[in-house]
Amino acid sequence: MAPVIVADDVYESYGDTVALDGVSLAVEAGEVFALIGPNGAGKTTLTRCLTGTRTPDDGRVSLLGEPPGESARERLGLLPQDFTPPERLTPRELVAYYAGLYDDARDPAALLREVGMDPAVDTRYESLSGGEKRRTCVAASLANEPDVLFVDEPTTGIDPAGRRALWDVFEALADAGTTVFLTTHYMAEAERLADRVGLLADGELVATGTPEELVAAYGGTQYLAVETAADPDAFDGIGYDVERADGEVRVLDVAPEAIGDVAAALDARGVAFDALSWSEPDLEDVYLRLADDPGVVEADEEVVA
Ligand SMILES: Nc1ncnc2c1ncn2[C@@H]1O[C@H](COP(=O)(O)OP(=O)(O)OP(=O)(O)O)[C@@H](O)[C@H]1O
Repeated sequence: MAPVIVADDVYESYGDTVALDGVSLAVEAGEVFALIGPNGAGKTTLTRCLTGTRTPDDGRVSLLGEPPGESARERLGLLPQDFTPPERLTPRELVAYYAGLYDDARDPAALLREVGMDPAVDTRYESLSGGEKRRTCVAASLANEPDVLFVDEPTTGIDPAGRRALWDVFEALADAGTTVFLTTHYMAEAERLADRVGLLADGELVATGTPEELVAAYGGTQYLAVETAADPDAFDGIGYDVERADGEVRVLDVAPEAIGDVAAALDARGVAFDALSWSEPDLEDVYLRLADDPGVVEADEEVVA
């Protein structure tokens, strides 16, 4: 089957500002694709190009096999980053309004329940908290039960419990076969929801892969952090490389079951420490490494496909 979302060597600028510098990606039907990257990397611009809100300067985009803008609107859901609905309507009225635009629509009350808006469905939008506003907007974007859903930072401003409730909503959609294109600054969100993650930096897609592939390729090693005033030289001979970072000494590549041995080795050397904590790399480490120095990928000549 042809990919549902395609960008092929896409370039887009705002005046002298190059926002997208040759981006190519393809998202398959039923896939959840998360786009991550620093502020200003071009995520919203790419979402706009893929949904037909902007026409790229160069390159090809397609959505459901057609140029964006020509695809059946019944099949698309879109939650832009800066979506601001009429302020004087209540969530119940707003979602009912969007549902009313389609022949086949979800029950607004059920949608509002799913996103956790039960108590505030009759409060005017202008009086809702930031998180409640965002949840209402998520519900509105789902009114037509879309086949393809674009959500640009859907959980920004939502408290941790509410964020998890929305993750459940997106997960259920994905399980039901909805293709989801998500941009987010929350690495836990990308790690939990995405089949594949793309990291955009300075308008270029630096790396793409499953969260596991990216962590394995760019996340670095697991390590034991030792809170100590001792010099890294004091760790000589323990059988592991060490480095000092963020006020701690990190013993690299320590497996969890070897923590006791390392602690005993430190004791034997008279290295005093206040605490030990073990860490394994995650998507945040990948983000911090690649966003800070996208050249790492080129240098390694290793882009996860
Ligand atoms: N309407 C606009 N006019 C001029 N420049 C713009 C406009 N929109 C975006 N830009 C610029 O294009 C670049 C990419 O912006 P974009 O909003 O796509 O990034 P982003 O990755 O979505 O950022 P954020 O994470 O902050 O939402 C930035 O340098 C931004 O300043």
